[in-house]
Amino acid sequence: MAKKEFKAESKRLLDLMVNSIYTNKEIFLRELISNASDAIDKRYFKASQEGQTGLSRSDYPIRVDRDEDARTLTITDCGIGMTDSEMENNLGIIAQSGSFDFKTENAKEDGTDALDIIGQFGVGFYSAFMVAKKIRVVSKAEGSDQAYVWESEGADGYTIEPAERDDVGTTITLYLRDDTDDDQYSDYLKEWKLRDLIKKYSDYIRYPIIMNVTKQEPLSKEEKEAAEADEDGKKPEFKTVHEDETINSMVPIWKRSKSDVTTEEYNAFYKDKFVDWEDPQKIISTNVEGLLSYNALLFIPSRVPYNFYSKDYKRGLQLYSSGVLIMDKCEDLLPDYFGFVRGLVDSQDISLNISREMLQQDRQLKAIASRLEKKIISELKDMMAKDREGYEKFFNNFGLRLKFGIYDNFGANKDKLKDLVMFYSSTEEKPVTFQEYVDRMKEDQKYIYYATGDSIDKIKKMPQNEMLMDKGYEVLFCTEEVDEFALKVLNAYNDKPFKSTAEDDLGIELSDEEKAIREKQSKASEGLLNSIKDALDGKVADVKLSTRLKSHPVCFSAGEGISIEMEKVLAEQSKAVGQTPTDDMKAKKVLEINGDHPVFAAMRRVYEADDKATLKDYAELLYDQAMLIEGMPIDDPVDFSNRVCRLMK
Ligand SMILES: Nc1ncnc2c1ncn2[C@@H]1O[C@H](COP(=O)(O)OP(=O)(O)OP(=O)(O)O)[C@@H](O)[C@H]1O
Repeated sequence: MAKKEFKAESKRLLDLMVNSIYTNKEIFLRELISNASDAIDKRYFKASQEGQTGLSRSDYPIRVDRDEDARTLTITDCGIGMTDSEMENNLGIIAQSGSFDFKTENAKEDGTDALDIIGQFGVGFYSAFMVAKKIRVVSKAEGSDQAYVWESEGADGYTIEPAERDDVGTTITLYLRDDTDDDQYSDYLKEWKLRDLIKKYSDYIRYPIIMNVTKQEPLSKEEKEAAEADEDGKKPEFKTVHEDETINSMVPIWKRSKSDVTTEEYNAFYKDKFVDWEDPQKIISTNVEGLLSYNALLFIPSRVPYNFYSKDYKRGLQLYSSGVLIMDKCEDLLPDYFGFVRGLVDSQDISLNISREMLQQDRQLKAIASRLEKKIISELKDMMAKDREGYEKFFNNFGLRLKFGIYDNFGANKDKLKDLVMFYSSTEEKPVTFQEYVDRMKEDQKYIYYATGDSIDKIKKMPQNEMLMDKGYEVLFCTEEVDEFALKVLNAYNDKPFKSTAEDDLGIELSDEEKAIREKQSKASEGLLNSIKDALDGKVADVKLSTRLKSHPVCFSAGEGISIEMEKVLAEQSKAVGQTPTDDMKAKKVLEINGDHPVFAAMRRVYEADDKATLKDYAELLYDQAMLIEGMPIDDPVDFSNRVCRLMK
């Protein structure tokens, strides 16, 4: 049976091309300028192959001209041009890419590309129909004497006829559509708009993109004398001039050799491109060659973007392919916890989809992202080692994000991040790393101790930490909500488990003498402690004599699992979603009482006098004090006040 070829309904296909592929009409200019750049590339490539040297890229400009009255926009290049049959093939057959063919035909012997052509799908040209009701292409191919004109109003087809044109190259004229309520096509005739679009998408096209622009220039002395004065007798200071200007930067800063670019240039680029008024804290420039080649230029801002910790903040790097902007914020290039990094990646090796708005497969992207992540980590470690002050500043800005990174995804990334986080140390009185803590640990110390609280000052005053600090143990202060959750996910650092100073068992061996005293005290107080527990009627899991309190009468500790600080955070989170915390979201509170405190002696007297009512008052008061020390609301403030009054009488 004879095989038949597929046919396409060309009108419908063109309609699909124009209306369904792109989400953004403005990209038509990017496509036409990229085509012009490809055409010049081909001519430049041929010329250099034929041994014509001494040519410079600046000899091959691309012009963008606008005529507001005629509503036309014209893009002119001095590229390789098209013959009538090339016009037929390339502009008459959808998805036929002369550029792709040229690239394939001229590939190097090893199959790699000899030239960096942008076009590959054979559809970009038609995007111009999104804004134009008619397109006219006049072109003269290199080596041909005859020029041709291709004209089309879209779906109805096209014509090709001989035309006049002196030089080799192509001129594309767009007759813009009429404005509608939704689309102001006239904007594409405005100088500011065209300048914006060229800067945004085509800034790094290698050839000068020239536009005739309007400028205000100061008048010379002679011109001022000759000028007419206005009604108030004032002479003008400026005159309007029209002149050609190269709009694009051409050579991207990241393609220049690092040694040729000054820090000031990088800083200026960062501030301009990523809209910041401060220089970045760190610049990371990397150029990778090999199976997957790319350039990346990354910046760590000096301050936290105003919306960084809100949902509105969009992370991501700009993604360029062959100098053309593909995506403004490519999220996949950065993990969440490095979302503060700004910058861009330029790679020829990523597979684009037909609209050039997305990537076809993310294998290459994933590979780039993983290498960038490693690079960022090593640069941060380097900063920590060589510029501690700088690192502390960085950590103050973005450390919270890193701690979230440890906690997120059930700790999937904790090992990458654990050496980048710091906590304030009780002994050093500044932020320290886990490694530094472990290096300083006492010989018999089994745990890395941490204390939680709202602020450093508050933690310093917390009764729970008294004994540890007194004995010279280093304690890490956790002042952010996420801190303890991150430590719980980490569980241990270098085999040293983390332990909260609020846990009832601190794992510190008491001396024999201390043990004997405690045991004696406990025995003697058993009845009293039980009565206090009964008086509290199930509010605490246990009441015991404390081994950690020195000057304070009372505090809470908790068994393993949910700590009191975590209970607070979970309660807040439940409240935010209108739920009441369940029992498993609460800490098992232990009321610890200082057996050496006069308050305990007072309780003993009441207990021995069998004054149950006063003992209950005292027990409830101690409980409420412990709640207040933790920064938690007391159950019944009126009851509390009445008890204090009874005591004062
Ligand atoms: N200014 C130009 N000068 C010379 N040839 C051109 C020009 N513009 C387009 N062409 C030819 O027309 C072909 C089709 O262009 P089109 O923009 O539709 O696709 P493409 O650039 O090949 O691929 P892509 O869809 O990836 O942009 C090009 O491959 C090229 O051969």
